[in-house]
Amino acid sequence: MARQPVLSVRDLTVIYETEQPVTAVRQASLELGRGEILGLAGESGCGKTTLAYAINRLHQPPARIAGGSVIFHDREGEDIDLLALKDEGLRQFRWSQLSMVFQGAMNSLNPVRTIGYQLDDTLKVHDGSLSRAQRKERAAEVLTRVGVDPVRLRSYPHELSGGMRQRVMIAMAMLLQPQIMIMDEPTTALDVVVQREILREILRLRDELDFAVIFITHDLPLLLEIADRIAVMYQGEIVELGTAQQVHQQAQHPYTRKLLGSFPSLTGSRSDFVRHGSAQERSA
Ligand SMILES: Nc1ncnc2c1ncn2[C@@H]1O[C@H](COP(=O)(O)OP(=O)(O)OP(=O)(O)O)[C@@H](O)[C@H]1O
Repeated sequence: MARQPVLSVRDLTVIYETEQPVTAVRQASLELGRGEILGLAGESGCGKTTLAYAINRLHQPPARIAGGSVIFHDREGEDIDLLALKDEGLRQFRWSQLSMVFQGAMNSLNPVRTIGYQLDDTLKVHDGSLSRAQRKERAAEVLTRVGVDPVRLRSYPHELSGGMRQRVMIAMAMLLQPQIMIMDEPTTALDVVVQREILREILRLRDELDFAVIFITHDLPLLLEIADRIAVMYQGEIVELGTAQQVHQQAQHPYTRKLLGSFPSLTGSRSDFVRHGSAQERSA
């Protein structure tokens, strides 16, 4: 891989210790490059969300990481073993280095606080050195980046549309300029036009700010458009990992071929309407 790695996941295994234990992620390995968009696809229940939570140590019992390693490679050249981080280290790491946006994340905004208050609070908790004016400026800037007018800082969540609230959550995830963003079905609850707009924005921001994205979705055609590389999960294992083009044209695993075949649209020529204008145009 030409890019410097920002995250290395090796042989990660996650088990739900229920009466009949379920190995939801089995020896998953992947490397995420700096500024790369890595798509993670696979049918419902294959382990995508479990993998995402475990990478960020957000998994809850009965889930248990039974093996493997997750290493974050800092810009400064330091390697951080995420599975060894203790509470305070983890708290500092999350949001500032690696942030997450979940499906329906828009509903996790606090209904009784303004958008401005919630952005300000996150900044205050993570960066005590900023003045009130600097925090306000940063909050306005980050909203502008995701296409929300900063006057909305004064709005309450219920005053915004679903698409706008999801943009606010993406702004929140970008607030501390993390090096990695994990997005788990971030736009599936939204209508297609809004989805496209938000995705375009994410691509543009990636080009501008060079953060890496792990983008999780069932929507393989979408990943073929936006991702640099795609990992396909099947029953807890990563069975395919390649460039979007390799996955589309030379899928190795029978499950990937089956998955591709289940999207009739893939037999037609997909236009570049999302990628259009991106610095990462697929050239080959
Ligand atoms: N709390 C839990 N207890 C026991 N098993 C669980 C729990 N949560 C998830 N699982 C199991 O782990 C496996 C992986 O689930 P996971 O939610 O990670 O899949 P997914 O690919 O993200 O699915 P979806 O696309 O529907 O979100 C599934 O077999 C699921 O039934």
